[in-house]
Amino acid sequence: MKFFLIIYSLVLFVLSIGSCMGQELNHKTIGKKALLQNDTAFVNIKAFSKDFVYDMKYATNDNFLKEKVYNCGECLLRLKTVNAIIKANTVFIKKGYRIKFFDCYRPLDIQKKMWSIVSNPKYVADPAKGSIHNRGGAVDITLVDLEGNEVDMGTTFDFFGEKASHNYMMLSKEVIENRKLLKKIMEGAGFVSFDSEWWHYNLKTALKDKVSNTKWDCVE
Ligand SMILES: C[C@@H](N)C(=O)N[C@H](C)C(=O)O
Ligand SMILES: [Zn+2]
Repeated sequence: MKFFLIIYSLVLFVLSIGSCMGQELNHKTIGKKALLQNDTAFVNIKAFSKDFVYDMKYATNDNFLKEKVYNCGECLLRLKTVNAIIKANTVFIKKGYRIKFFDCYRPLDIQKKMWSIVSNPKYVADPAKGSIHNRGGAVDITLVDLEGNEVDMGTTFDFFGEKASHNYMMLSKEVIENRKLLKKIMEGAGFVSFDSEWWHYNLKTALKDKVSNTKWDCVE
């Protein structure tokens, strides 16, 4: 009897792995099951943590494209990116903040659309090379306090100008400290900052991952 139970469990385990395979970015199947796969699987971060805040700008008209280019505001990332950002958020929570997402994984077609509007690699990655967003390894984020108020980072998200740069210092002490805090904790969790945009962070190990153009399913 014990022998049959072990065989039955093994069969169930193998089937559950199979059901995750080949269904990248399917909202109904990705989630904790993806833990069975390697850490480059695309997953929906909501299946792993409830401690983030979302303002997915490209799922609204409130962005530099002046167009809603995502069907819904899901935040998909590779599992290793999710693990790293959860690590960073845990540190922020202890300090009285939480991460708010503006963008996560971005299909290559959307990158091309962005590049056709802003063809400047300081602000939009060239789709010929592919952005780390297209690889599921980049996040556009800010910090909010425990009441959900955004901390002052000196510019709005996607402000394409010198003032958004980490090197720009003609800002209040508070703004400089806020940017520094974001950078320090993100770097400690395995991300690298991007000089011209205070909100953009790349997972260090993401450059070797493949660019994707897959769109995700939206839940009604
Ligand atoms: C468009 C902006 N939010 C952004 O993510 N820019 C970087 C450089 C990118 O496109 O990878
Ligand atoms: Zn970005």
